[in-house]
Amino acid sequence: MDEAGDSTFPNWPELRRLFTYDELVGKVLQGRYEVVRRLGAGGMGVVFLARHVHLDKLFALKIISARYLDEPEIGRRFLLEAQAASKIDHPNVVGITDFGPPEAGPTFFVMEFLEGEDLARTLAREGPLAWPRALHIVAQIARALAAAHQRGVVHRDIKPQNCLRVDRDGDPDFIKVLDFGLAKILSGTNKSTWTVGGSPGYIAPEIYRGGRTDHRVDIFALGVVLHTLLLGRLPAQSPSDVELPPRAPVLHTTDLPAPLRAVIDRATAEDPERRYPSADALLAALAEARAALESFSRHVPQNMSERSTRPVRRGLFLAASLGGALAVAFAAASTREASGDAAGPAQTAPDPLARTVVAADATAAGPAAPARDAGAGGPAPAPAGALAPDRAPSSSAPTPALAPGPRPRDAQATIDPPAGPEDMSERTLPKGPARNASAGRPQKQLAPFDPSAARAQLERRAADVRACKADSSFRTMSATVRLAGTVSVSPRGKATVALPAGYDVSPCLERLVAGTRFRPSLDGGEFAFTFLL
Ligand SMILES: Nc1ncnc2c1ncn2[C@@H]1O[C@H](COP(=O)(O)OP(=O)(O)OP(=O)(O)O)[C@@H](O)[C@H]1O
Repeated sequence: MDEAGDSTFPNWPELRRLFTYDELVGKVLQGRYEVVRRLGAGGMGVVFLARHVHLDKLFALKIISARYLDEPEIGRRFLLEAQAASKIDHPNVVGITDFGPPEAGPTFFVMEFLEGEDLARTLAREGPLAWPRALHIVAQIARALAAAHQRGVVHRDIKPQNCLRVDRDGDPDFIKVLDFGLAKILSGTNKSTWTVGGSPGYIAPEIYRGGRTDHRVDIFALGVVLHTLLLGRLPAQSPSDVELPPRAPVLHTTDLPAPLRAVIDRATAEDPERRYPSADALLAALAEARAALESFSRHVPQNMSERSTRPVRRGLFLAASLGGALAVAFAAASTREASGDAAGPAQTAPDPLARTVVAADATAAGPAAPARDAGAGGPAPAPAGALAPDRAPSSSAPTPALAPGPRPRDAQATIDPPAGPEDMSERTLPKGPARNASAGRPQKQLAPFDPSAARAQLERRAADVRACKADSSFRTMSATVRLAGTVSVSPRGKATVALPAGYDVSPCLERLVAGTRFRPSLDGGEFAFTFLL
């Protein structure tokens, strides 16, 4: 048969021409799967509804995105990940039943067809979920992760969009987790904006750092999901703004009862060692939090967004939160005996409860970050001392730090005023008291170190920072990356910068700072600086 005319399977060249796979509708793939309609598309592929012509049963087909047709290695990894995921075999994990080998056309895999709604859509439609519902959903995802991790499969892209809600056995919130392992496929290639793999906001800090990662990246992401379900927004980063090193997303959790806050804080700890060591441990913590909250359910609003609309209940809410923390602490030491009866009215025992809250909070990650409010859609404003590239870092992120700071007070300098701060070389600088004395000229008093002038000087080198990004592993990341450092300037104006370890852009930034001549000052000093990459 003429290949081009084969109606049962469009061959490779034909698919290249098609580019969007819409022409597949009505065709039969591999003699078995009749493509019914397109269900949607994501970063890795396009999902179609298909009918198995022999079984007369519906399936979902995920076909590798046409943009990877020329990348056999990506196709191979796509298939390998799907094969690994097919072995998880858990009710909360989408079942993968078949594969389309690349030699017979574009790579695809076949999943059970799920009629439902992903959690992102549910959140968009309904807003934040009541805590019993959120815990029920997150517990199922934790079970799915526990099963996957046992088989050595790490999801790496846990987020609401990858969790489908289906109606199963009378439960309208039965969860099926999709896309195990697929995020890994593009990491290390130049094929994705997010070469680190994963989705902004849900990516664990160690993934950004480029170090070793393990199943605890999923624990982190699930903690973020719990936060998002309860409060309807991401705890920290937004898609257009990435902060390095990421700070523990503790900001909005202050709105939550202590048992929930403790779970989120520990799951999203910056240091993986401080997170729950396994999905099973997270599952146990979720059960304990539920038990604690149920003990105080008369006082704890079901939906966290109710809190702000019911100010008169705030006292009770806080008291219940404290009581919940107490119950969590007890649960760790004893068995499931923390009941509403045993716990009693929380607001009558302030001191022990307050101590317990400290203990519960001690499980949280690192020091509390200063208040930021980067909601799911809105980047945080640039901090003072942020060095922005020439272009705006994102459409909506204001970068006031780009405005030049105050000029140094030249009148107080002991040296002849240089042409400009960057032009000052070692030759033009005074070498020390002896040299100054031999100059025989009247010496002016050096001014104290002026951090805002030094910062402004560094801010003028935004283009150099952009060049550093272009030469680093962040080069394909369209989001603005904020890398926080501390610049130390000697009295003679020589500077060094301390940056968090592990970023390949750091040596370039260090050279940039070392190559900037700051104004000499009486004492030298240091200032915090955020490079906007
Ligand atoms: N097994 C399935 N049954 C029914 N619908 C599915 C199934 N798998 C995926 N879908 C739907 O197909 C669409 C595309 O899914 P896909 O996983 O490719 O994209 P995504 O998760 O939104 O993006 P990304 O892969 O970039 O994270 C989504 O609407 C998803 O809900």
